[in-house]
Amino acid sequence: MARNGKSFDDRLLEDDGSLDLALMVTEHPAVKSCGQAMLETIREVNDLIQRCGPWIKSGEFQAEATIEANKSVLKALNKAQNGMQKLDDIDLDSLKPEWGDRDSVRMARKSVIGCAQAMMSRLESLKQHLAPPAAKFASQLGSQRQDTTFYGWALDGMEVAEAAAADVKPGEERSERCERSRSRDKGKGEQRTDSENSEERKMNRDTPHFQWTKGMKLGTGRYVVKRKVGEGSFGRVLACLDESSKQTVAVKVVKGVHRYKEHAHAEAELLREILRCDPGRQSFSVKLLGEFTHATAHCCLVFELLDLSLSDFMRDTDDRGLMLRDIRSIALQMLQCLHFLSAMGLTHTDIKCRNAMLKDARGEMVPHPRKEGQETKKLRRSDIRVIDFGGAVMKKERHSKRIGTRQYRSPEVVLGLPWDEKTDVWSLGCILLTLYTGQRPFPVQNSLQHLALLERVVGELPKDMLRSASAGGSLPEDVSVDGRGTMRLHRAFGDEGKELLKIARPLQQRVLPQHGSFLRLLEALLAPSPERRLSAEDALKEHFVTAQQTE
Ligand SMILES: Nc1ncnc2c1ncn2[C@@H]1O[C@H](COP(=O)(O)OP(=O)(O)OP(=O)(O)O)[C@@H](O)[C@H]1O
Repeated sequence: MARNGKSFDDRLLEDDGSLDLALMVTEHPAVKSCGQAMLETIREVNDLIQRCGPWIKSGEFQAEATIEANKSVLKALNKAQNGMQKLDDIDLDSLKPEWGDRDSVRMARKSVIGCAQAMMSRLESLKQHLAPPAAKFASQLGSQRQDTTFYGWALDGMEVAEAAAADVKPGEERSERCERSRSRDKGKGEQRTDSENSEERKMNRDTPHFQWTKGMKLGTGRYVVKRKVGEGSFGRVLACLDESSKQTVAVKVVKGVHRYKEHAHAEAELLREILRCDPGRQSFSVKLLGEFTHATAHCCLVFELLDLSLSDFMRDTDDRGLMLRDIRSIALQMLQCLHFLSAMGLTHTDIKCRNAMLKDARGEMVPHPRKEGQETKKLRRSDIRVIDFGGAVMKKERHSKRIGTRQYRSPEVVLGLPWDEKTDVWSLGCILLTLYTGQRPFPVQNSLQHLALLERVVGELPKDMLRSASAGGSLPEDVSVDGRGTMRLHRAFGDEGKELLKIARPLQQRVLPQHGSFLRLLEALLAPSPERRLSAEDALKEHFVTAQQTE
């Protein structure tokens, strides 16, 4: 029995041979890799039990060691949870013959799951004992040594190790779609899962898109393909003539990946729910017209046809930025959308220029009001629709996994802290600043660069956020926070990243003095602390949104 009354089992975990057996009877890649990972984790967990057992029994904890051990526990839990999820995702109906027969795969999977469960129950027990003192020590250390600012470390005081591979390719935008499948979300861990299923994710990403030809018929022949209008990681979007309504619609043909189909069903379900709550079309969300399965078993979603995404529109106008009156109209619609979603308890989680589409992108070229000698397109109409609800999350389903597309992620998400609908508000701030300057404010390739750039552009990150992330073990890899609440970087950015920081200007210097009300809106949307960030509802009352702007 531990001093705090909660029992602690200090027996070491034993490898009863079931993992070895699992590794022998199947060649299934997910079972193999999880089995191997479990073997390694058993050693780590035993080491933790031996190290922490005496502290727990005596009730005597040493600050730094307890904080570190707590982080290791969270990391191991994360690893075990990822493994469980990977095993959970195995589709026993589509196995390659070389992986072994269905029964062997099923048996092997069962063995690995059994080990993972035993391990997780020990880790949970360790967590129960270590987390409270770790949190207490973290806050004590924090309050003893206050007041050191973060500025400076990013460029000067780095403990430089050669830059490791960036999280994404330069300039690439990527959204990590989290599980929406309700049953699977149950019992998910409290930690970020950045490395979750990376092999599988890569495999899914590499799965080819649906092959189409002009004139081919989809579904039972109702939809005739005219052209491709876009594609993302999950599907390809085709403009099709609907023979029944004689309208041209957009059909998103989802890749033939089991998990993506589930996301698509969840997206459709959610859009129907939004439509039910939104007879007056105040949500500015794309209208779902139908859902069907094509003969090739591809899942298809039918939407109203839209024109161009804001990112495509920007690209077509050479990234010069939009007229302020168009930005105002887009801000108003997007805020109304976010307010609507928030009232439904929904967070979109992937608000970005690619996911906001103009219904009609026609307009006329006019002299650019902010860039001498250049032109920009003044929109005839600036009606917007928000698309891609595949990653949207209801309040009760919020999870701690990474959400959204890197460049639009809020500070709380980058730090792995709990988030809510204000994370969408942050992303909208990024969109509006992009529309104004023509440049994305955070063109970062990894979380290190992101944290550094955040402080450059919007100011210091609140120390309490940094400390919570540190105590909870959710800081991005290679970042630490010392007792004074100062962030430390343990990996270099590379030349590109350093250049990015050097040229980054604070928000206030990016907006012209005559556009003060726009700056105030941006400052309110891009407040680093979600508590200080305005809600969409309150942002709708901001002067920039309510006033009639001219430029
Ligand atoms: N209703 C629509 N009308 C016209 N084009 C559309 C429509 N919906 C989507 N598109 C185009 O297809 C692209 C991909 O669509 P969508 O974002 O829904 O796919 P995805 O695979 O979920 O993308 P992501 O990788 O961003 O999650 C959009 O960026 C847009 O250019």
